[in-house]
Order: sequence, then structure tokens, then C-alpha cells
Amino acid sequence: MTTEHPFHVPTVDIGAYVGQGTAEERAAAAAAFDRAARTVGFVQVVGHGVPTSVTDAFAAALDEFFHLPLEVKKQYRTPPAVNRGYAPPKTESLSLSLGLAPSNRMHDFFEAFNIGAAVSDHPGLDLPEADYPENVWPAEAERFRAAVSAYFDEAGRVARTLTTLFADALGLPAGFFERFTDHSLDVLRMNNYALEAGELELDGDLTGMGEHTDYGIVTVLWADQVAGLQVLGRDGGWHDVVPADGALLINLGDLMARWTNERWMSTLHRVKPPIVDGRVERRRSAAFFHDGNIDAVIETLPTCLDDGRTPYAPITVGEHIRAKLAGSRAGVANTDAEREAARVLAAQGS
Ligand SMILES: O=C(O)CCC(=O)C(=O)O
Ligand SMILES: [Fe+2]
Repeated sequence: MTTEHPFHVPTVDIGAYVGQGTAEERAAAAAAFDRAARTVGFVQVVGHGVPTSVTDAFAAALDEFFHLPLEVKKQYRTPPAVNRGYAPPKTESLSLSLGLAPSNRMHDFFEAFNIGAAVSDHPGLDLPEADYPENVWPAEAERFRAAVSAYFDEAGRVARTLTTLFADALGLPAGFFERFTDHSLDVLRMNNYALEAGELELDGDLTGMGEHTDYGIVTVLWADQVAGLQVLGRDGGWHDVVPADGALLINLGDLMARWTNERWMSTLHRVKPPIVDGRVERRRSAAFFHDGNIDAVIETLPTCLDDGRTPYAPITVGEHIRAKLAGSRAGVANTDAEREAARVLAAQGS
């Protein structure tokens, strides 16, 4: 361990990109984001413009669904190959998205509900149904669909605003990312971390969600201000991170690390809830994954070629995401994530 880089998640105000900020204000925000992306890979984003009324209704909708009986929730399961609907506790293992066996030999205890971009959102494009499946909506949670859809739209707007900022931060022409994201494979994973009393003993080393990097371009993370999320710092240690007041946490995914040849970091993270008085404190989160067009080819950006590192081989969004989901959802260890897996192994024990 070294104290050379004390761990800190920087705050960036993107208000100048949400509204019509001046060129100077935009340049300052882009430069601040670039610094954070190079050194941490996680950012507290403020000035995002998501109304509190939308996040409040969204949080209530999560409660409405997750408080339903397990048997009801299970009606909304889909096969592992379909990344939609309900995922019961202990059915997924995120560390397998890196090709690593879960550290406690158990599945992660989060339960989740996924929605995302569907074929019907893009009439006329003839997108593959397997990657853009239709959503399922729980009939028993009446306000769920409207409230979740409203938040999905806001999170998508924030993600697209961020890619506008990314083009500036990376010295690319305005609108550079649009042709890679006009039918982006966007998914919102809503997570609930809650174990019943009595389930604790069974699980020894409790993992809410195993260590992983996110797969796509950028993730917009809403979460309760409750401990649990841990981020791997450059010091090799895991650090607790909670969203700041009014902030959304933003982190970069593997496709951005590939595009920038790791000038920007796809940072490893996990969820390890602390146990207080013999129980875990319930925690909700929702990760909006902006993953890009299924057919987009991701290769090192022209402005990121000159740093002496060997570029990653070009890959399509579809190839990359399918290998990752086969790991986390279907238990097929991903053998194509050596660089990330090595970083987890180096940090183990810390
Ligand atoms: O629950 C969290 O804070 C993190 C969730 C997460 O990393 C994910 O869904 O990919
Ligand atoms: Fe994640």
C-alpha cells in the first residue's frame, strides 16, 4: 500500500452541458471529468438536472416491487440469456464476468429487476431480439412501470449528456459518440440488498455483489446513502463510496477503457454491506448501463493512440457484452478479461 494517491471520488458539475453553459464552463467541466476518469474512474456528478420528484417516485416503485412475495416476483424471471425481468437472490455471480470464481463460492445475494432498450423502441432497424428483448412489467406493482420508465428516460439523458462531455474531454469532434449510441443497448438494473435474519449464518463471507467492472461505456448509478459499495483504488485497497447529497455516481465501463486505451479507467467495484447488530442494512441501488449500439466496433480512439500502450483488439459491443453476461447470468466464466482479473487478484486480501 502507498499513500501517494489518497482515495477520493471527485465531484463534477455537469450543469453547463445540461443547460447552455459557456464554452469556458464546459471546458472546465470536461477537464475536471478527464482528471477524475484518469485517476479514479468514479465521479460524483451534480448539476445533472434529474428532478427529485422522479427519483422519489422511482425509489417508492422499487419498494413496491421488492416487497412483493418471492413467489410473485419469480413469475417475472426470464431465462439467463435474456437480461430482463427479475433475478432472485443468489442466482448471479458478477465475478464470473471477469472469469473469477466467487470468493466465497456462493452466488451474490442481491436480487434485481432489469429493464432495457427493446426492439420495439427502434422500429425499422431490425435489431436482434436476443439483445434487445421486450420488457416484462410486474402487474402487481401498479406504479412501477410509469415511475421506472420516467427514471430510465432521465438516466439515459444524463448518459447521453455525458458522452457529449466525453467528446470534448477526449479532444474529439462534437457529436463523435452519436453514431455509436443511436440505438444503444441500455439496461437499468435495479438492485435490492436485503437478507432475512437467519440467512446470515449460511453465508460466511457475505457478498452483496461480487467484484466486477461494468461492461459498457458509462454507468449512471443511483443508490441509497447506505454503506456497501466499495471501489478499488490505485492504492490496491477497497474503499467505501456513497453518493453525495443530490449526486449521481458515474463510473466508466470496459468499452470506454478500450476506446481510450485505459487513459480512462473501468474501475473494479463490489458491494459488501457491513453487518450491524447481526443484520445487514437494506440498501437499494439502480445502475443504468449505457452500452452502445450492438453492432458498433470499439477500437482505440485516434486521440488515445500515442501513449505507448498496446491497444486492445477491436471488438463489437455485442461480442463484448455477450461474453460478460454469459459469466454473470449463466455461470460461463469469461476467459477474455485477463487485465481486470489480474487487478482483482492483486487486491485480494485487502
Ligand atoms: O449497488 C451498487 O451500488 C453497485 C451496483 C453495481 O455495481 C452494478 O449493478 O453493476
Ligand atoms: Fe457495477
